[in-house]
Amino acid sequence: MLKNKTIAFLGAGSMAEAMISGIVKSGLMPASHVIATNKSNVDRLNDLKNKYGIKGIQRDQLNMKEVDIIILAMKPKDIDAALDSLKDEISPNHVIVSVLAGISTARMEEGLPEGQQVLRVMPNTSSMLQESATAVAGGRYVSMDTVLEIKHLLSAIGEVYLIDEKQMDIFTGIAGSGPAYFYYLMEHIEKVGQQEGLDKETARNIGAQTILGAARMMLEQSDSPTELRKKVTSPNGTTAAGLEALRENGGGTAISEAVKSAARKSEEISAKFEKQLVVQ
Ligand SMILES: NC(=O)C1=CN([C@@H]2O[C@H](COP(=O)(O)OP(=O)(O)OC[C@H]3O[C@@H](n4cnc5c(N)ncnc54)[C@H](O)[C@@H]3O)[C@@H](O)[C@H]2O)C=CC1
Ligand SMILES: O=C(O)[C@@H]1CCC=N1
Repeated sequence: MLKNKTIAFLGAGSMAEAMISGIVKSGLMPASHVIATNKSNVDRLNDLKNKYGIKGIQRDQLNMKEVDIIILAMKPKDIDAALDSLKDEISPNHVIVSVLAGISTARMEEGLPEGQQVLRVMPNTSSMLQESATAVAGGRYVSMDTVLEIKHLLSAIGEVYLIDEKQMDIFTGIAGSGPAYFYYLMEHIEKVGQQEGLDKETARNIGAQTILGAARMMLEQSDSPTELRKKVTSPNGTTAAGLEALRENGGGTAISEAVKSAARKSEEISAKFEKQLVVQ
């Protein structure tokens, strides 16, 4: 019964805003049950209040008794300060959901009261339009009812995948960071389109529509990407020439390396924070 619950975001940056937008659009819970907090930027909170009709308050004014679900949405470097401030304020009923890249549920559980229900999720900024691909992994103490409740909440921002936490790094490399790869691709398409005589808006729109069409073909048909690619490629035609240039210029390798590098970075963040734990 999410309608009766209140969620508070600790952190009011890009990811929090994208999730707030999706949740409010979905109508899954009243906007007045969504609270955004940050440490001091009141203008940012007012902006979110005006845009989405939610509440916006500074972190130190948040009354945990009015909150059911706490979404951690600060940068990984700020996790310890956030957990320190939380641990004396929360009760066993609070559910803690983190969107932080590379911070494990074990790492969070260490900083919170014993037995606290913790989940680690990985959304992306397409949450803004309810088109995120979001991963969910539960911590040691989380109940199946809570996992399902959070999965339901996240369905407000797009498709949700329950995964093993070990898969979170590669999920982050593909889906958390992924929108940026497509925007980078679009930056190039827009630029070359303009260089070759299109106006910027037309180049932008045809590039985006082409990505959208290809994405829908992948989601709504059973053909593999290889089969779909072959259907576009006439022997000796324009696509064959384009693909040949992609191969010659390392297009496939570049895509694989982008995903692997992002996943590795997620692993590195985890390792860095686990190490701090051992040292303490
Ligand atoms: N931006 C993205 O596409 C995605 C980001 N993430 C994760 O989301 C988290 C936030 O990322 P962004 O929104 O891009 O960062 P951001 O820098 O835009 O926002 C971070 C916010 O946290 C606030 N903050 C820091 N400590 C706080 C505390 N103790 N209590 C309340 N607020 C606090 C800051 O004032 C700021 O408003 C990161 O950990 C990142 O790994 C996950 C998936 C995608
Ligand atoms: O760049 C980052 O670290 C965050 C996590 C996934 C997307 N943005």
